[in-house]
Amino acid sequence: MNQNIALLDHPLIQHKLTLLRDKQTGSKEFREMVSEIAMLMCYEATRDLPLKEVDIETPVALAKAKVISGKKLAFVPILRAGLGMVEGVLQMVPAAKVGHIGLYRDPESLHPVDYYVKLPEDVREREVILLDPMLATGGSAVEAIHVLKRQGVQHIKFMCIIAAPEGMKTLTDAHPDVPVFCAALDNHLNEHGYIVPGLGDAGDRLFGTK
Ligand SMILES: O=P(O)(O)OC[C@H]1O[C@H](OP(=O)(O)OP(=O)(O)O)[C@H](O)[C@@H]1O
Ligand SMILES: O=c1cc[nH]c(=O)[nH]1
Ligand SMILES: [Mg+2]
Repeated sequence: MNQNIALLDHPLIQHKLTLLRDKQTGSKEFREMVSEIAMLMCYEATRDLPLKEVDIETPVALAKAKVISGKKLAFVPILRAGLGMVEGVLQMVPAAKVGHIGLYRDPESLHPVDYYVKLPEDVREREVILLDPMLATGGSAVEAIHVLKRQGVQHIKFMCIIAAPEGMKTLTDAHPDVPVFCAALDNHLNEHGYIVPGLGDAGDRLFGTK
């Protein structure tokens, strides 16, 4: 597999993903699982954050200890479904800022349509982790990364829960500098652009809109 792609198939993630995929799982549990998976994935996606040494005093002795240094983080969910991942990642990095990119996929052309962008003012000085549970054709992720790059963001990671091989190729061809973290690489896209086996429409299942 491309060295820029990390498949995060930890047993806890796989177990929760099975619950997500199950069509019997209702919105409440679906939301909880998306959030918990995002939290576990965030642990891996932030593994390379730089550390620096500081001097502290424990109740017992002076000590040298490590804190995160360097670039600060921003999480940017792609609306709507990416919103489901925000709570989980913020549990890992509560000080991160959160931007939003609104895109929906036109059901006929499957092309992404932009409708909202609001990013932290200092976003170009931050590392951005872009969040969307589904990478299908790749159109939405490719477009969202263009939006971030046009704002001057230089360090971007993309985190999704399920990817289709077609979308993974499109994304890594268009943005080879962006590391991708996913929990599962599924089989293919069907004629409607849905991931097979996938989990259906992530936004609708999160928000109960269908
Ligand atoms: O890789 P792609 O082919 O672009 O498809 C993936 C996109 O489709 C879904 O969003 P959708 O358009 O359903 O919008 P929603 O999140 O508002 O439901 C999903 O959350 C991704 O953003
Ligand atoms: O399978 C898919 C494809 C795109 N968007 C979804 O929510 N699910
Ligand atoms: Mg949707």
